[in-house]
Amino acid sequence: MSAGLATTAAAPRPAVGTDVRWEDASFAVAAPSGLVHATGGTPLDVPRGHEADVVAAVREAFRRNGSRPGDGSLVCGVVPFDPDGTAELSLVRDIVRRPWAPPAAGAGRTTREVPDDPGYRAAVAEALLRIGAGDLEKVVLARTLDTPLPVGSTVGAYLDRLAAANPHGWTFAVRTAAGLLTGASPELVAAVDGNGLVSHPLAGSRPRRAGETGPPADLLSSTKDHREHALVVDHIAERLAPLTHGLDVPAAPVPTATDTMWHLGTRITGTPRAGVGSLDAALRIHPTPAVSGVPVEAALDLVRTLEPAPRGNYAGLVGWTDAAGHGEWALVLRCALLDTGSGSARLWAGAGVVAGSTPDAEHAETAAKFATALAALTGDDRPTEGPAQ
Ligand SMILES: C=C(O[C@@H]1C=C(C(=O)O)C=C[C@H]1O)C(=O)O
Repeated sequence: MSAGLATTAAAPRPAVGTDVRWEDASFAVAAPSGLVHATGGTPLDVPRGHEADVVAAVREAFRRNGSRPGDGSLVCGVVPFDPDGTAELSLVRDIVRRPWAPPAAGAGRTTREVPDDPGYRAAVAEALLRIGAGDLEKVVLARTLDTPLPVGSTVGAYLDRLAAANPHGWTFAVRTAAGLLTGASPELVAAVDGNGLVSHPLAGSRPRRAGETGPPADLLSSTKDHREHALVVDHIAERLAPLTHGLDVPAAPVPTATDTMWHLGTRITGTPRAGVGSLDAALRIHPTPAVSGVPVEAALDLVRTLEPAPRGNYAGLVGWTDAAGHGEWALVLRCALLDTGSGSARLWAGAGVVAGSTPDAEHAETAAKFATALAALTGDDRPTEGPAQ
């Protein structure tokens, strides 16, 4: 038997509630809008790439199943970062949906992981040269951190801690080909319900210091971060305009907090045109410049060149849609891919590089972003690295 969260003898606590457990889910998202917990499901045969084909595959799955809006069936899963990749989506019928409130956070033990990654700083420096040469305006560069799973805890307890520390986000656990993909995303790419469409991009960030209740003044006054943010909002507004009526794009961002970060955020709303569902909108935007860059194609090329390995589902989409198109798709961020066989977790974190960025600040930003999953894995109440002292 290997060490790790899923293999300990500790009795699993009820995780997302007394009726369902994280451990039993093929897909689960706990968010302010409620809990979606599914077991089992039929994988969709989704063609690689091409947003229209993905949407068609989802429609076909609903059609074959005889699904009707309101009958409770959902398609859920993940869409990878790379537009040429293959989405892992399933039609699920065994679903629990209900309101959800985060469990109380528990105390735990402390461990520390500090990656020494001069290579990341070098990649940021290379990206700055490319930006300076006029090849592109922004690129988001990510790095990974492998850490052993702590012994003596359970997947359910970890996800409870993650959800408790991130009550305003989307805490997810999805069984994928590569392992159990978990995380607490702060970023909504697209949601559609009876009230309309919402997209809430985040870009321009600072680590959040322990106990800090208001955003740092240097984020609010940073022209670099506001420019970085505007690049994302402009792109999303342009992509959503043909899909919506009356798109409302606030002129200025509002600071948004996670457990470890401050972000500039803009809540974009509109009324979807007939036939436009949450997945149509999310795929039209994906991969947003919040996780790729501007122009998107140039940024994707640079990401493929400068990052050592493909991102897989990191910076992809996680979410669900019903047959009417109502659903929510968040970015796969602040995530950990659990390999309970080897007893290890892989974490990803990235940061947007624009003119004026520095390798040190971007490295510190990624360290702070790792802290969301690390703190929940190790049971720390507060992250042990990242936010400046
Ligand atoms: C890329 C990540 O986060 C994204 C990048 C941000 C930024 O560069 O300011 C902010 C939020 C996310 O859109 C990540 O968490 O790994």
